Amino acid sequence: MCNLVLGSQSPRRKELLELAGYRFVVRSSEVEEVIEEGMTPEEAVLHLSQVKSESIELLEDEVLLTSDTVVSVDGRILGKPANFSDARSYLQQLSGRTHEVFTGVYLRTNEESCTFFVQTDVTFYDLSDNEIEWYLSTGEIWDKAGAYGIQGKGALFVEKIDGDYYSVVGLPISRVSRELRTFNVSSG
Ligand SMILES: Cc1cn([C@H]2C[C@H](O)[C@@H](COP(=O)(O)OP(=O)(O)OP(=O)(O)O)O2)c(=O)[nH]c1=O
Repeated sequence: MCNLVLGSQSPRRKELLELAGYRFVVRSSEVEEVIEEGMTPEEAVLHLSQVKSESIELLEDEVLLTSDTVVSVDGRILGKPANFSDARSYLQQLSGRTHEVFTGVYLRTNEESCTFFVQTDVTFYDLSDNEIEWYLSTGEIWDKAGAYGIQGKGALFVEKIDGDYYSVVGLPISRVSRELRTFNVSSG
């Protein structure tokens, strides 16, 4: 049996692991999340998950889980908005369209690693300017890829979703649990 370490500051990732019954400790470090020019969203989430992983030290019997989520529309990658103007632009780009949410996961011990990503397609209704301005005032836009939270008032924009809801929230928990078994980690 290995001890699980969550390398994340995201309250959602912690909650999802707890809901699934895992016992774990949180150990995270600040890394600068840089997406290089020309990277696909898949490459970006795998790369950032690995960068986060490599910034954290592990003991012999530990398994580290790190993850990254981005939104992609028309091949453009939307990360977290830096300001209201970014957030407004992101929501305008998502309005009335289908976008993809990619979550990458990196699992490793000091000896071995495993990485994968999960794609979920989310379709938004048309958003009016008033709706967008209202959403900007809710405070939900910060710290979320694409400037919305499907688990909050952002749910009101979603016409349909194809894929894993939990992956959109930040962690594809069912796939994660299957991969964790290969590292001898199971939920309680
Ligand atoms: C699209 C979407 C994203 N998100 C969140 C999930 C991620 O936490 C966040 C994207 O930022 P990330 O960089 O993936 O994660 P983080 O900075 O929150 O945490 P850490 O790097 O320490 O693990 O956006 C939602 O909560 N709801 C949503 O609907």
